[in-house]
Amino acid sequence: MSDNALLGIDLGTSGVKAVVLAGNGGFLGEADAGYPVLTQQPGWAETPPADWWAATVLAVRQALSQARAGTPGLRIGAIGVDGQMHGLVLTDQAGEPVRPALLWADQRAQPQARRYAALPGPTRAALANPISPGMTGPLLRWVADHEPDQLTRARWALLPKDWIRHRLTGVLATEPSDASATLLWDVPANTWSADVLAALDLPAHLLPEVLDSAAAAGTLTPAAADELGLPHGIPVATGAGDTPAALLATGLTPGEVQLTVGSGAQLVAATDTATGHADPVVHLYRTAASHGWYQMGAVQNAGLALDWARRVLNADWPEVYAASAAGEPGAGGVVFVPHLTGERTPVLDASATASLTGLRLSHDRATVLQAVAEGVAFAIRHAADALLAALPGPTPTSFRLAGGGTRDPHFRQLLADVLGVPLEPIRARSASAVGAATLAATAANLPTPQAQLVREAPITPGARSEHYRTAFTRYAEAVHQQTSAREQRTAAH
Ligand SMILES: Nc1ncnc2c1ncn2[C@@H]1O[C@H](COP(=O)(O)OP(=O)(O)O)[C@@H](O)[C@H]1O
Ligand SMILES: O=C(CO)[C@@H](O)[C@H](O)COP(=O)(O)O
Repeated sequence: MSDNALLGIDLGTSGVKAVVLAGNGGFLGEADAGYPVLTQQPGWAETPPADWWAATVLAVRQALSQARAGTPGLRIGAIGVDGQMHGLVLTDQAGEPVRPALLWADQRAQPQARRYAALPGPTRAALANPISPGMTGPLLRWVADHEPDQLTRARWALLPKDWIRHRLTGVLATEPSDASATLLWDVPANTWSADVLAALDLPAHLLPEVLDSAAAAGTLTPAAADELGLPHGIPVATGAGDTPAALLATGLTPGEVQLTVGSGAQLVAATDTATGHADPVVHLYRTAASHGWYQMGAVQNAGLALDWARRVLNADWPEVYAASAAGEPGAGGVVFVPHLTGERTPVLDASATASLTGLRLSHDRATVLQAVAEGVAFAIRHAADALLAALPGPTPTSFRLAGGGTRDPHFRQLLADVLGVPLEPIRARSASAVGAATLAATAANLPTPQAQLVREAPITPGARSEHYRTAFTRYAEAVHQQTSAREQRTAAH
């Protein structure tokens, strides 16, 4: 018999992860279920929310059955949800999607993102973030420009995890950690930006009420309870974005850096202050705690690029990861720049594209796979350098490591070698799901689970590290050349 276990649901870009935690923080069940990111047209990235829900039901049922097998009489005391950030889920009055969800990796809203350049200085500074087309604001403007009928049908503009929580509770709401990442939010003032909504001519009534991340937003409806195999009436927390949920789980404090690798990768440092900046290189978002913010370098193409290579080269995951350690560092001079969905930190250009250069007749499939794995690690290093340059105080001497993209030992070692710092992996399928369970506990007035997030032995940079330095320089030069070529083409038009 277990009193008040907690269910955490993490809605990732490639799949949903469900975790059942005992009141003492022990893991009772963990499961995941995937769905595709659809690219109907070049630059588009969508998922029908119905796919998210179907996967949520599968993952939750599987995690519960695992937990029940080990803990007869299991009782879930509260539920929390977190999810991929940014993006846009447009729904009708009843919360039914009027079109597939547009995701953070979507590049179509570049003209709409450029409209942010015309914002008055103080309004732009209050956004405190780089402008990227996969954020909710530019995407909403794109729908207004290209699908006005859908906008007319829409009653709510939601974030991904807020749609899932609505399916659980019927409650339409959001919270600051996700709302701050929409480009519709005044970060220092901690509220929706009426100025941005007015300047972009966006309907403010589409935005939901903002609750605290750890507030009890509602309770599990009978319909959702039936589908999940749970009793109805269980309290459900408002939730958080996936990155802030992971920070909550690991308790990152100022001075520390955490690297999470999933479809994208995030390098994150906590901060106690939020200062508006009109032209920042790194992101600044609200945490899911009652105070605080975090700075973030965001890599669009991490697991997303590895998965792309896996599919087009018909490889399996062990083969992709083994390739990262197979040849001499530098993949025989082959350089893969993974900007398949444009790139955020430090390139900040959604029109950037991927490239594979330096190929010779002697190179084979394994060389290409190695170059892809290295290219992703170099993109993470590129973002890490930008984040570290923006941080006050001394450079951290190690990074924490989390995310489904860090489970392979070869790839972990490649990351440590390329980053040149020890990495401390957290042993959990999803730190974000643990963060969601932590919010659930607070929402239901249950003790915070001291989740047994075991830190594994640090992975230290090895003998190959020195060689990757040269290869990274070649990578950064390739990115620089591509950026210059794009700028010249733009200037010529
Ligand atoms: N079977 C597997 N073995 C090893 N790594 C995998 C496997 N499946 C997926 N991955 C890696 O994990 C990433 C997904 O991690 P995850 O944290 O679940 O991401 P997300 O939250 O974006 O859904 C994939 O992009 C890939 O890099
Ligand atoms: O892009 C960001 C943060 O800016 C991520 O939070 C995305 O939401 C993707 O998360 P994963 O699905 O890769 O975990």
